[in-house]
Amino acid sequence: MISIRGLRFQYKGAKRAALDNINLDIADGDFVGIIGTSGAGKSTLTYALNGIVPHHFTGDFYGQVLVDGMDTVDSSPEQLSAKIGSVFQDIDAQMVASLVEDEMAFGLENFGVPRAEIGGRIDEALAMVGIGPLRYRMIRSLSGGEKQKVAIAAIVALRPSIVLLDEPTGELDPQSSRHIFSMLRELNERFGLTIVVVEQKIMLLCEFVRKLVVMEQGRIAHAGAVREVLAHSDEMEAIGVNVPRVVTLANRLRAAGLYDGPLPLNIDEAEVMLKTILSTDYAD
Ligand SMILES: Nc1ncnc2c1ncn2[C@@H]1O[C@H](COP(=O)(O)OP(=O)(O)OP(=O)(O)O)[C@@H](O)[C@H]1O
Repeated sequence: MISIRGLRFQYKGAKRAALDNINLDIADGDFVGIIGTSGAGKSTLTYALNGIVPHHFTGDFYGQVLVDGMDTVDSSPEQLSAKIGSVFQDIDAQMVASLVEDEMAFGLENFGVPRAEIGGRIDEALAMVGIGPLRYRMIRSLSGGEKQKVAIAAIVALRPSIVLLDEPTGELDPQSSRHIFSMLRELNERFGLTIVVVEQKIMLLCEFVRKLVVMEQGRIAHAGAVREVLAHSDEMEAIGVNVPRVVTLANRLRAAGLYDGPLPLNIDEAEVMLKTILSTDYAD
């Protein structure tokens, strides 16, 4: 469980706060996507969750962030990493070993996991992420999507309850991006991990996450279930966040009084919506 109350953070020397009056709860087992334009504060919010803010970046910090009951100000990022595992944007910089197995063992050793347990923990995490066959591969021989999965498996091996990812598909093509999100859904639904992901690709978020947080200039502009948030598509477009065209179409049809059913998030659902609307022409 994550609970953020009245959070404000201003980097030292910055003219304005990177985070301003943030209030947010994330329940255990939730799958949350964070979206917003460049500079909106998405990465800073992830730093506030894993303790990098305020421990590694100096600045003015107000408010409270609790991660599974641990106050991020009173706990070190190392202590917090037992609860919340972070996969950063630059995974190449995060990886230290040449071999997949060694990369995973490195994190576990650092975490103080007894040697006898390490092999089993690596097996478990590779299976959860669905990349068992990559265990003995050289990391430099992997595709971008495979590397991303290894980075995620290395974090999952530490058995956090929350996995936090900052743009995990930034470098990936559409198909590999979907693979990453399918895998995150599996971790969420099958293994109960709470997933919090910063992502620019709105279609992926609409398809996979349950809740959306939209950020604008350090604040939360909207937060809630995906369809609830997308009902505000005009406001999202106004702050520079593109929404799927099917959503804009549905919201306009709603505003015109032509439709009051559920918001479609993809072409199939849009087809159902249009059939519902058009069928009224033929009703007696
Ligand atoms: N180390 C820093 N020192 C001073 N200001 C910073 C620092 N890092 C970020 N900022 C500022 O804080 C604000 C929020 O930045 P942040 O990186 O969190 O946004 P973002 O939404 O993740 O952007 P992007 O999508 O471009 O990564 C921006 O105005 C940025 O210039």
